Amino acid sequence: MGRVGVLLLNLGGPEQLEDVRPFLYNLFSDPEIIRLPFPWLQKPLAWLISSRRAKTSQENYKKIGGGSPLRRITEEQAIALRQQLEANGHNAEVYVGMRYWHPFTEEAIAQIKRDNISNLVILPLYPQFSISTSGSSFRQLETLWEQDPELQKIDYTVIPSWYRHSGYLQAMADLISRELDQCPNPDRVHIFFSAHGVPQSYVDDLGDPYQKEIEDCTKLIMQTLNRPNDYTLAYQSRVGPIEWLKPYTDEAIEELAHKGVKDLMIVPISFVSEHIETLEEIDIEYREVAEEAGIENFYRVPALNTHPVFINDLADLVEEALRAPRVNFSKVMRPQKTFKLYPQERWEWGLTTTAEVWNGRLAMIGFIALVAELISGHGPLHFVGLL
Ligand SMILES: C=CC1=C(C)c2cc3[nH]c(cc4nc(cc5[nH]c(cc1n2)c(C)c5CCC(=O)O)C(CCC(=O)O)=C4C)c(C)c3C=C
Ligand SMILES: [Fe+2]
Ligand SMILES: [Fe+2]
Repeated sequence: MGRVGVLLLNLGGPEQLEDVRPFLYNLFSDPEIIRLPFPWLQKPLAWLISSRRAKTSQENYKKIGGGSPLRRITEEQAIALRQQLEANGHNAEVYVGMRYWHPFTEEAIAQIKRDNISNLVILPLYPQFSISTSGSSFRQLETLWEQDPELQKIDYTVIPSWYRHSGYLQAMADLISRELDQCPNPDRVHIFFSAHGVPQSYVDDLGDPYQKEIEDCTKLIMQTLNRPNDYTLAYQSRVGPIEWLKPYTDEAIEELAHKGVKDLMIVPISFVSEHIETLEEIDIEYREVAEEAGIENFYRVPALNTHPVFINDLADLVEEALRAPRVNFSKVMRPQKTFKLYPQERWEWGLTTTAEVWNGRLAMIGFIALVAELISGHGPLHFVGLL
């Protein structure tokens, strides 16, 4: 085997407040995050949404110190993984490729080429697969591969999801156990798994396996934990007016409080590092919701970060992937069915009612974008030099 590399994929996060708007623009420019029938609409809409959301989002990042810790933690995980692989007798370089902020996936790929890596393991830092996360990164990599004959020489393999792996489950159970052992009445604590949500239509119309994998994952963690506590699974961080996976975390917390639960322990489940949605959304917003609803003791299990059992497990995953038959991009899941724009509407071609509604909406969006660009002096038309 030639030079081995591991590419860790993650979402990325703004490192300072000025990064928030361009970060959001990158995120909403991704067709796996907002699915539209016309590609030309993606960038103007991304610009509009990111401009509107930037201020609120910046306020949230201010509350956690002015930026996301995601880059620092992911780079620490990469170093720890390289050391663990070395301790196991494997000399491998570990790279970080973020989808929406630095270090971008393209930067990691350029370095992989410079380092003459010949065997590459592609490992998303999302334990469960979603079209909107690992799927989006795989799609981007597939495009890079198609365009670059040099990349096509690399013998690569992809790990689509890995939440069933025993080391991950043990590390999660260990973190929960440690937290429970510090509570005065551990058995009375209600364990509350909070996963990042996705729009319901991703599961119903695109066949995203995310919800099933999350449900499976919580059951496996509870089995590994082997404690008598009651538990709940709910979904956080919804964006926009459409329906997302239910139950929603805030509503589920209130419901439990109304049923008399007094001790609640939140376990973030779809992400392996601390980030805005653990540090701000759970620690600040949901704590407030819980306390107002009557929860007396609110606990939160930390994210895995560089937990040694977890890092050891990542090393196992890499070693197994190198021994196993290769998994290429065409074998990993992609949207199966035609997509719905809104839960009530199915797209049809021709002069249908849906088309007329959309013509109106698109004209309105285009008009608003143009006015906003003329007022602000920034936008896609300035970007391409038309204004
Ligand atoms: C498994 C985790 C995640 C899924 C699934 C996911 C889907 C998803 N997210 C958005 C919109 C936003 N996500 C934002 C930040 C963000 N998302 C995740 C993880 C998942 N997203 C993380 C780890 C982060 C935070 C990174 C950090 O800075 O620490 C944001 C920006 C923050 C904000 O303004 O709230 C948005 C917006 C959609 C629409 C989506 C599925 C379609
Ligand atoms: Fe997100
Ligand atoms: Fe969020």
